Amino acid sequence: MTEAPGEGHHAAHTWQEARQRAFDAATPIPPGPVPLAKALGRTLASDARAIQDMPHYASSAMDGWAVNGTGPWILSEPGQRLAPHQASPIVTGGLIPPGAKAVLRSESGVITTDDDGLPVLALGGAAKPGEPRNGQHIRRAAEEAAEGDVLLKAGTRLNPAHIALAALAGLDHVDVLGKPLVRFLLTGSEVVERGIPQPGQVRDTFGPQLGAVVELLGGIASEQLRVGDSYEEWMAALQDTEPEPGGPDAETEPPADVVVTTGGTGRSGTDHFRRAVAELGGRLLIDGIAMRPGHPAVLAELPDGRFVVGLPGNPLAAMMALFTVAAPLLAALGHGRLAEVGEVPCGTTIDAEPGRTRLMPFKLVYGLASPAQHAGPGMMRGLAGADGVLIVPPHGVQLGELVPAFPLPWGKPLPVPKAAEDKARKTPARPQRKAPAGPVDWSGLDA
Ligand SMILES: Nc1nc2c(c(=O)[nH]1)N[C@H]1C(S)=C(S)[C@@H](COP(=O)(O)OP(=O)(O)OC[C@H]3O[C@@H](n4cnc5c(N)ncnc54)[C@H](O)[C@@H]3O)O[C@H]1N2
Ligand code: MOO
Repeated sequence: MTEAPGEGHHAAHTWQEARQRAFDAATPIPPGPVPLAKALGRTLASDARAIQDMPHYASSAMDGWAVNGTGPWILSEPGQRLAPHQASPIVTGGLIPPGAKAVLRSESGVITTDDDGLPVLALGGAAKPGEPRNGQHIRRAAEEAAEGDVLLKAGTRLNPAHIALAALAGLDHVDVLGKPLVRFLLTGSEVVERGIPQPGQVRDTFGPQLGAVVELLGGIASEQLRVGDSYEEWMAALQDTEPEPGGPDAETEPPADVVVTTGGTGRSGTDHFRRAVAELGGRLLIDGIAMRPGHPAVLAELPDGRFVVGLPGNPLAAMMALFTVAAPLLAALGHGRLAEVGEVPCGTTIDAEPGRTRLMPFKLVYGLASPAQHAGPGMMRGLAGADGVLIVPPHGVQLGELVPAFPLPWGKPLPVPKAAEDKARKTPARPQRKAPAGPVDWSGLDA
C-alpha cells in the first residue's frame, strides 16, 4: 500500500474497457453431464429424451384384482396368465399379468363361494354399473411418453419438477451448459470471522457475501480458503486450490474455473497478488482500472486455465471490482451475455473527476438517483441500502441528466427512464401477424 496503483504510474483500463476485456477473456465452458442431484438451475444443453416407454410396463392403478372377462372369476396365483373368467390379486403399481383386461378395485369385489363351494371373486356392493370396463384402472405402458419422446427441450432451465421427470425417465445425468466453479481465497492476518474485532482487527465482510453474489452472477460458489499475509501462504493457496488427484475430494470437486482472491492487490510488501501470479507463470489481463473505488482490481490467467480475479481488500471497493470484472467473466464462461448498462435520471449534480469513472451506490428518491451516504471504500452501509450503482463518467453529471447505472445482482431491475418509456409508447405497435389457417401447433409448449 505504498504507491497508488492505477493512479498514473501505469496504464489502467477504463471501466468500460475492463468490463469488455473480462468478458472477452473467456470462452463458454463446454456442456457436460451432471448428476441429477446437482442439476437444479442448470440449463439443458441437449434435449432430454425418454430412454424407454414411460411407464415401461402396464401396471395397476388400484389395489384389487386383475381380471379377464366378466365375473364371477376363478382366482388364480398372482402373475399367472389369466384365462377368461379368471382373476388374480394385484396392488397399485403391480405388473398387469398377461391376459388381464381390467382391474377391479378391492371395494368393488367380494370373495364368495360358487355352487361347488370353491372360492370365487364376484362383483360387490360398491361396484358401479358396467364395472370393470375394458382397460379400467390399468396404467398403460407408454401412457406418459414413448421411448425417444423429447421430455425436456435443450435450453430448459431445470426446476425440481424437471429433475423429477428426468429421474422418472430413468436418467441419472443430464447434459447441461457449462457453469463456472469459483473458489475463494480470503487473505489478511487482521481478518477475523466471528466476534467483536479488536483494534487492528477487522470482521470479514467477504466470507458472508461473496459466495451468494457469485451464485447470483451465474457461478457455482465452492469453498473458501483463508490465509494470512505471507507470500508463502499466498503461493501455497493459489497452487493448492485443486483437489488432490485421487484424493477424497477429487471425485466430488472438479477443478475451479475461477479463483476470487480478496486483499493483497496493492503494491506494499504484504500485497502479493502480482508476484504470486507471475511466479506461477500466469499473465495479467487487467492490472488496475481507472475507477473509484476498486482501482487496484486485477484479472489474471494461470497456465492451467484458471482465471484469478483479485479484489481489493476494502469491502465496497471489492464489490465494485466484482461487478466490473467477475460479473462479465462469469457471464462469458457460463454462456451468458455482457449485461447492458442502464440509465437513471440523476437527482444531484456530481462534479467532474478527470481520468476515472466513479461507481456510486444510489437510492431512488421520487424516481431520481441519489448517491448513497456511507459509501466509502471500506464501508458496506451505502451498498446495503442501495437500489443500484451509478457509473459516473469522469466529466461528472448534471442534475436531472440521465446517468449510466447498473442494478444490483440481488435487487430489482432499474426502472425504465421516462424518456425511453415515452419513446416506446410513441413507437406504433407492430401489426399483428395473421393467425395461421388450420389447427394451431402447440407442440412448442410441451416439455
Ligand atoms: N499507498 C497507497 N495505498 C493504498 C492505495 C494506493 O493507491 N496507494 N490504494 C488503496 C485502495 S484504493 C485500496 S482498495 C487498497 C487495496 O488494498 P489491498 O487489496 O492490497 O488489500 P489489503 O491491503 O489487504 O486490505 C485493504 C483493507 O481492506 C481490509 N480487508 C481486507 N480483507 C477484508 C475482509 N475480508 N473483510 C473486511 N475488510 C477487509 C483490510 O483490513 C484493509 O483495511 O489499498 C489502499 N491503499
Ligand atoms: O479504490 Mo480503493 O479500491 O478505493 O478502496
